Amino acid sequence: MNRPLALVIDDEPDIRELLALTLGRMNIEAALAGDVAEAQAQLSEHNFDLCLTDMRLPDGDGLDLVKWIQTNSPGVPVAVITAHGNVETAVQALKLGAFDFISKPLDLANLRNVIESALKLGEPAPADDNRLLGNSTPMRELRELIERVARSQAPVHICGESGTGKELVARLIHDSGPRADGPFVPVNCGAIPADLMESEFFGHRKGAFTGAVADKAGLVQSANGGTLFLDEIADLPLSMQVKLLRVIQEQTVRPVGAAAEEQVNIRILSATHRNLADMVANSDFREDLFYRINVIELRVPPLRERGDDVLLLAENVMRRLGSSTEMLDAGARKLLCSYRFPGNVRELENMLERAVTLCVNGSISSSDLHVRETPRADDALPAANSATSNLGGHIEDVERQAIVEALEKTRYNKTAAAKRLGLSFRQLRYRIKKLGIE
Ligand SMILES: Nc1ncnc2c1ncn2[C@@H]1O[C@H](COP(=O)(O)OP(=O)(O)OP(=O)(O)O)[C@@H](O)[C@H]1O
Repeated sequence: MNRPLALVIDDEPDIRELLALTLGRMNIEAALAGDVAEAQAQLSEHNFDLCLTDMRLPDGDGLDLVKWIQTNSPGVPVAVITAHGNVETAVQALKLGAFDFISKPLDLANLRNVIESALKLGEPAPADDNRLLGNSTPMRELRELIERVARSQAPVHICGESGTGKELVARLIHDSGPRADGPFVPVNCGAIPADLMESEFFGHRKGAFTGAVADKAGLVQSANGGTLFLDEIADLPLSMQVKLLRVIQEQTVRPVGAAAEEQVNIRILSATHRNLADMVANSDFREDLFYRINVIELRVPPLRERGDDVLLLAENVMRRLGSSTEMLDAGARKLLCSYRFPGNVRELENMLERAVTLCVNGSISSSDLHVRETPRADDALPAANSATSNLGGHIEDVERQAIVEALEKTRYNKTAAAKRLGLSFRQLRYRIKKLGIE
């Protein structure tokens, strides 16, 4: 088998040497470049398995090179070498598609880990592309982002309404990245009773408390070498938030009743349907933890923003149920395309399951779908002429709709929504309360 080939870009000969030496010890061949132009020339000529680049180069910067690679050599994993403590640049590089970063001064053990992860990225991923269905622009963009963030080790926070597929996205990130062979451990933070939380997360030693009859590993330890997915992270009590922050920062855990800490190697993904930024503003969520888990944020769009994807998803659900979309008559299809789906894909699945089970003559009409709510807001605006009889009610409806829309467009960030509406934050808060908007 050929030796893997890496490209090292740094204008300092000493660092190039050191990197080449480290790679050589790992049986990886290294090509060297001193600036962006040379790097681009080499990338155009050879197929590299990995690329390590410094940030400051004589004829440009590493971020531009990361961007260039995403377009011109998209399969090549690239890691950037950043000045010590320059978190901002590192995060920018990750967002542009770098899979990881290494801080100066170079720590050789860390460097080796990064290189090993990069090489694993080249191995064929077991992920099945069809799992996150949808051809709409937001879904295509989401899939592209998943591919990019999967390569990195950075924490990703997945936000989006209930039932949009956040857990599915987390699984895809895990399956498409270098930890795919490691465990994926999903945890519903809202489902663990507060008094058991510490021992569930971190494990315990025999005799640590009544009922601890044997040593038990925690969820964090069972995710070692893989991914810990913290679903509904907003439900973590503040006391656990502090402890989790420590795990993320130090990559160590201490089981309840244990004297020593244990080292772990985990990637953290998290999700919630709530607005964490608002929770931070209200002191319900720790700001330091928020910044730690939210290095990269992925938004899973609600089903109503995915256009015709609803029919594609419906087809998939029907097939899974052993039926076909041909059962849906024209009225039912039309309703699926216009309905708001507050419960998103999960609601679609439940709705079709019920309709297939209960339908009598092999055909499903719109009334068999038992839609709970009015169609999408844009179709549901009350007609102006009907308003004359109840002007106050009409104005409230229009106001409510404008506020809900602004909130949705700003991902429920009240400050941004208020700005959009030309209201002060207080005015918006008052109106939300008055109109009973949840
Ligand atoms: N694009 C998609 N393609 C295929 N299935 C999807 C897609 N989006 C969501 N689903 C399905 O919808 C259901 C709900 O998804 P999931 O549980 O991941 O949602 P969630 O956002 O994590 O929900 P909650 O916030 O309630 O935990 C699952 O059965 C999932 O497989």
